[in-house]
Amino acid sequence: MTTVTHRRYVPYSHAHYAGNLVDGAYALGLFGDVATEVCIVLDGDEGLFASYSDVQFKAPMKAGDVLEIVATVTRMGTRSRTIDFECRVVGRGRPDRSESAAEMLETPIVAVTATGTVVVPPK
Ligand SMILES: C/C=C/C(=O)SCCNC(=O)CCNC(=O)[C@H](O)C(C)(C)COP(=O)(O)OP(=O)(O)OC[C@H]1O[C@@H](n2cnc3c(N)ncnc32)[C@H](O)[C@@H]1OP(=O)(O)O
Repeated sequence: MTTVTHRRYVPYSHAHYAGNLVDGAYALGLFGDVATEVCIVLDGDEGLFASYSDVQFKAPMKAGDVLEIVATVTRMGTRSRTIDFECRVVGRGRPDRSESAAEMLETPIVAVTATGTVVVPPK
């Protein structure tokens, strides 16, 4: 089973809503980037995202978060690859301590999950 993991800091300039929340589509952009690496690893091509069959927003993501984005290939078709995605918050700011205080979380917070399909060119 192929798994690719990215880590990303959420800049404060990417905050969109009250409480420094980012928009839900932010996670889809991150899933596209990790899916691109999956396609490069498996097929030597960046591939194209064809569809999402499920997207679940389970907890907010905020500016200052450190995110871990995991893509796991669950099915290999002829040209299609089905992928399960999970975006977890693994670090977060602690503005209650000081403006720049932050910590890595003992238990990651699962923020967004999805299932999607990418398509690669014929061999
Ligand atoms: C890695 C991330 C990249 C991005 O984010 S790129 C930006 C967003 N994506 C795009 O702009 C893509 C736009 N869409 C397209 O260009 C085309 O649309 C596709 C290339 C995705 C597919 O078109 P075609 O190559 O003509 O597809 P087919 O020959 O009919 O099928 C080939 C395989 O792809 C599966 N498939 C096609 N469409 C979908 C779909 N919408 N959802 C799930 N699977 C799909 C089929 O079943 C089959 O699979 P089987 O080769 O394994 O038998």
